[in-house]
Amino acid sequence: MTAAPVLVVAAALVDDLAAPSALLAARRCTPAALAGRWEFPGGKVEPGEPPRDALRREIREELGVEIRLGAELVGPAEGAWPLARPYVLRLWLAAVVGGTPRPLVEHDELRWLPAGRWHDVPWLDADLPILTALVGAVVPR
Ligand SMILES: Nc1nc2c([nH]c(=O)n2[C@H]2C[C@H](O)[C@@H](COP(=O)(O)OP(=O)(O)OP(=O)(O)O)O2)c(=O)[nH]1
Repeated sequence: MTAAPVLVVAAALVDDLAAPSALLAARRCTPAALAGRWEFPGGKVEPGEPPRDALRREIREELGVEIRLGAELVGPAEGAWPLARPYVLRLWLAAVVGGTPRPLVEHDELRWLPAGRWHDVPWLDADLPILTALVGAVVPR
């Protein structure tokens, strides 16, 4: 039997929602199997919690900032992006509206990747197709 999907929500934090240039990547320090790989900050949705509320909560907990959500990057699996089972990811563009992001939990480094350099860190494997779709969706060519 296949386990039910577990929804993870994450933010593609950009410097400017109207004209994204820099993207914030977060380096995981836990668990050991994922340590050193980079990801979109976010986390699991709690039972009964609206996904957008979960995302604002996770970003507050992980980075200590308030965000404004932009468009969702809709994935191929009922709107979500497949991760390692049982996880699936929904991703929204977002901008910081209060505070300065800091790696408070789960991450040991944050980096603003400039335009054209969004692939320059070792992302989690499952994030690579998502990142490619994101580049195609938001970066002017
Ligand atoms: N946040 C996040 N998780 C991702 C990404 N890509 C990816 O494969 N994952 C995986 C890593 C984890 O195995 C899984 C769940 O994410 P998480 O560990 O951030 O969830 P969480 O903050 O709620 O974790 P916890 O408090 O329960 O420990 O999703 C991504 O870009 N962002």
